[in-house]
Amino acid sequence: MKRKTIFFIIFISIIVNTVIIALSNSSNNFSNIFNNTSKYIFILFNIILIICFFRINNSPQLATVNLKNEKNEKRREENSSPKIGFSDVAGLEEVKEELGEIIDFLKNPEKYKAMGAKIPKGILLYGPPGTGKTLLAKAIAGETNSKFIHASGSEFVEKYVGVGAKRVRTLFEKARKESPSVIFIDEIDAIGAKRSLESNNEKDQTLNQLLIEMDGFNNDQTIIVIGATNRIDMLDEALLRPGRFDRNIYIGNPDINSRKEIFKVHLKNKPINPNINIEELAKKTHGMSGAHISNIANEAAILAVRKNKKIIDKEDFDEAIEKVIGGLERKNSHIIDKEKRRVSFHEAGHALMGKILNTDLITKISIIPRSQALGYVMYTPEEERFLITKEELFNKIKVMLAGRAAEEVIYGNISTGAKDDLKKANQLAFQMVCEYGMSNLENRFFEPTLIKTCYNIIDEEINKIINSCYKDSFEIIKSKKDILCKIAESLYEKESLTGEELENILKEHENSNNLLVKT
Ligand SMILES: Nc1ncnc2c1ncn2[C@@H]1O[C@H](COP(=O)(O)OP(=O)(O)OP(=O)(O)O)[C@@H](O)[C@H]1O
Ligand SMILES: [Zn+2]
Repeated sequence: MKRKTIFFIIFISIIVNTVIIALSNSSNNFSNIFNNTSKYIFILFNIILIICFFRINNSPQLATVNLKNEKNEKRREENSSPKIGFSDVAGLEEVKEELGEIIDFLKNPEKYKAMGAKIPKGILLYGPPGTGKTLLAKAIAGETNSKFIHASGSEFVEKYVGVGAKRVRTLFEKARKESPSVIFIDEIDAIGAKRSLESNNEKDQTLNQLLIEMDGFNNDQTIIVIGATNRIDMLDEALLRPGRFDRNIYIGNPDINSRKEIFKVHLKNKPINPNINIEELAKKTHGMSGAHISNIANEAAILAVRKNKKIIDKEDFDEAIEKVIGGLERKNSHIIDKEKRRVSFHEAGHALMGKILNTDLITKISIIPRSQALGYVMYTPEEERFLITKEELFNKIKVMLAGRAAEEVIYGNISTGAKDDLKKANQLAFQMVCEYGMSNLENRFFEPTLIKTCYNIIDEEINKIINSCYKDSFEIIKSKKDILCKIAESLYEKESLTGEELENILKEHENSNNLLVKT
């Protein structure tokens, strides 16, 4: 029964009870005539009342209220000084160093006040999701025994003018009361986005209030505001002015060493097989964020439990990595056989070209659909690279386009399966033209404003790069059609090949060719 209905019945019961009591008290006649009947009605409605009270106590809506309380409880816990320190944040050494002064200020504010030194008020952490921005903010509060006050930008986005601004005021009041404190505003772009010409009263008021609050607090208050965003380019410049968020720190995806450290943090309390090589895990998770790694560690543990094991093995990690890379397997998806064949050729094309041009090391090729992709090739770069040559970038684009080239070589037509490859290849070509000076325009760098005005010549250069790479890719694949077919056949049968299996197919093919030459 709905909560509203229960309340309605209670309401009616109380009214009937009251009327009966009132009537039986006020008129003797009434009490004489209806005495007996009213007694029963009185009892009946009281029973209904009791049942309703009982129902309401067990109603799911009430459980929601309890849940809400639980959430508030959690929030309250979060809003106290967290038990997280810098040792829980793996890697990010330079960032930690950069934050040293802020930590010192929060720990010894008097020292700075005595010198009349201006203290940074706001730090903006920006970069891709899951890289530890929230974790870092918590660690700052933890290291300095400050209150951690967490808010999300979206909480301030409201329909009614003034509500968001009021929430900002309340947030800062709380921080002042509980100082020393760290205010953390996640998704700050939700309130701090560039103001457009079209005025949005509510949004403008909220952002203005945030600016006022940040300008308002001074050295007497030991408060640091940390904002986090994935989109620094969206923020209103007013927010980045001195005295507001004037320290911007980029938090990128971790490099191989940091990934190793992050794995160590997340495997600390997990029983893992001693033969597991963390360095290898780090190698296999190239390009992933800390959140992905924490996810992998957890997923591997869950898989081990599911198999009733006492320790987590390498195979659990491998499975977890694959899961995280491609999203969950679409278990019940049946791609029709014709498509499966085409995907086999497409992925074989990528793998073969990767081998021929010797780009990144291939660890796996698969045609088992995962999230949006119908197949994939997994690579491991042999070492962390910071510099890539022009030739290597060209080769990367050729490998990206080789899936489509293989389809064209085999079927004489192309499909929609290369959408993601095209996107990546075009993005890389764009960078080569506009950022790396690797096109016919030579050593040029294009600022965003210049990109708009020079759009046509840039576009022409991107076109040239993509077209010449595709042509090369197509010719190479065409000349190696027989081995492409061998890889695709094997892939079609087994649905996935390891790097080693691919290597064996290539070697076998080479040997049989040599034999043919000899005979
Ligand atoms: N450097 C790191 N060391 C240890 N764990 C990390 C690190 N980076 C991320 N993690 C793990 O990933 C989880 C998510 O990270 P966090 O929420 O801090 O990311 P974020 O950058 O704030 O992401 P978003 O932008 O999506 O809010 C953390 O709780 C932690 O488990
Ligand atoms: Zn592809």
